[in-house]
Amino acid sequence: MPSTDYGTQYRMPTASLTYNKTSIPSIFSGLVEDNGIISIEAEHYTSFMPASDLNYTTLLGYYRTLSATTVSDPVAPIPYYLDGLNTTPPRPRAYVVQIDDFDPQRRVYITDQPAEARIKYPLKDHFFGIDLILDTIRNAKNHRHLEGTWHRYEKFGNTFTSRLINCHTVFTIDPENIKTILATKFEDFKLSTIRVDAMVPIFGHGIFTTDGKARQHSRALLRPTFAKESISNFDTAECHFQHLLLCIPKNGATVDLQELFFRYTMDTATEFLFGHSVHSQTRARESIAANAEAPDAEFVTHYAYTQLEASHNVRLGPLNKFHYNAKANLARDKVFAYVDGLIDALFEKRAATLTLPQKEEMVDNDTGTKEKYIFLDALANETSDRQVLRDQILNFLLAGRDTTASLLSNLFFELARRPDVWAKLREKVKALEGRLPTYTDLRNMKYLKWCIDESLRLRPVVPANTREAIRDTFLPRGGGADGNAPLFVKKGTQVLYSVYSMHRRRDFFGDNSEEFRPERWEGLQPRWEYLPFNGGPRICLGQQFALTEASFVVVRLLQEFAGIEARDEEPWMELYTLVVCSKNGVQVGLARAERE
Ligand code: HEM
Repeated sequence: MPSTDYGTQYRMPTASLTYNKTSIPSIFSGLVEDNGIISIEAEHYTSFMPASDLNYTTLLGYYRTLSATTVSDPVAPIPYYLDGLNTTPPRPRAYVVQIDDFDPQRRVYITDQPAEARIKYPLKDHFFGIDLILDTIRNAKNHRHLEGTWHRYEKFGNTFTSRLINCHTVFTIDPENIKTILATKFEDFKLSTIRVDAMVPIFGHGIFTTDGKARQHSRALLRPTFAKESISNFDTAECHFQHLLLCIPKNGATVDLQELFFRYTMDTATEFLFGHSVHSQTRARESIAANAEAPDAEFVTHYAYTQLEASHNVRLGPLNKFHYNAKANLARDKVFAYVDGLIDALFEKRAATLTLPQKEEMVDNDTGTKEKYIFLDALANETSDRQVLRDQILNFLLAGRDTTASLLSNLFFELARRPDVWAKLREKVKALEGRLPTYTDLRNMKYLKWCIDESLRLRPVVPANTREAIRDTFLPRGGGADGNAPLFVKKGTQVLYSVYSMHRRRDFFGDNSEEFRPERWEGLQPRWEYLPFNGGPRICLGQQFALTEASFVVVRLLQEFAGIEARDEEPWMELYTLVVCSKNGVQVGLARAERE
């Protein structure tokens, strides 16, 4: 078959189309002109999709280039719905599609391949999908939600559909589909209503709960935070790392590194956000929960509880409406009060001094002297709206704290079981000759980067995500007889994508995709099939920040400890809240290094 022939089911290019009720053309195409423009005129431009489980018949038109990447600005499909027999005939239409990298050898098609999913999850309860929900709950209870999801994809393919309570849902681990919702057709999707309803009461209207202009505004406010200067100073990181070291037994006794990492990132994040750390590490070490600074300790406890509640609410989905938790509301109010107190203090200080934010002198390891960055100060230069400040602070804490801690935990779970990888990493770190790493050092450590990439592949910290269609639209794959035709996505449909499962696809990562093998990254340059930080306009803003912070901690631990040993025989099991880490923590023994 010549390379330009895309298979028999898409043959039959014809110049124009006529529509009549008895012979609905199955495939038609327009003339492709030399300049790469395809014009399609159709008296009725529509194509036909048989009655589906959406319970109505849809007439719609859409384009399809079989290379799928060549259309620059897809013409949005304009659906018509048949309402019983009373149908308003569609108006005549003309399409013009500009092909970017036009190749006269390549045929472009307009197709009406049935846009139903190739595979539907075989629900017993077709109305609410209760059996799928029960299966999900069972897996979650056994801490095997992610594994269960992966096995479902193995069984039903990379894209399938189902119902979840009242929502028509598409499940996908096809990178083309994920790219479509996150980038190519970003405007056709929003955050899922379920997530927003679950999170707004706790996190307000910040970057994780808004779309459109509000989100763009948040992003613009937050972006300056990630300038290289603010992420390349490790004074704060080292100061808190010293506290972490104090929590590790000198005699090699067992310690849960996961717990230490969560405290560490709480301390660094609060210092970064407020210019004032909550010192959770010191508190834990000295058991000083009830002292004069108790509000800090309280904040940590209440904050943890609100996070847990948010994840619980997301899991409940549409049932969240019927859920009420007074304790969570109280915790939320305490968290608000704590952050509001810091905001008030900042404004009082500003009013008293009538100066711009106070800066402390710090030394950048790479570039020399500069000012200490305090997020709240910087943000207060942009807005004095207290509600906005609080919402942004809470969203930022959510983004930055548990994510990096979970990455470190998941990585150390593996390192503790792989003395060969630990030894190799230590060899690389020896080049520093015992001095603290700089930003440039960290960026140049290729093997360390592979280890982090591999950890994020095998156990992505944000393992799944959802978007909701805000208009009738299409995904490029999952429909038709072979699952390669476009898939119609009705307005209101939830699209769930499992990064965890996609990262295990053997066609992308090999037969050993379930193993931790940093060496696989030699020469590997995945695109949308590797997505720990999301992609498109909502790509993680803190990616470099997180990778730098995590690298710093790994290098410092490698410098301080010659050996690491797992003290827990159990395999990794998930603890899945808003992020995912290890249910049993990371129980290890660490052997001190001789000064090198
Ligand atoms: C290993 C660490 C991290 C991982 C795996 C991670 C992953 C992600 C993912 C998957 C998203 C997309 C969420 C969605 O669209 O639903 C996201 C968004 C975001 N992340 Fe991260 N993140 C990490 C660390 C951080 C850190 C440390 C910060 C800040 C200090 C941060 C700030 C953000 C922000 C602000 C967004 C929202 C972007 C937007 O919606 O426009 N992240 N992150």
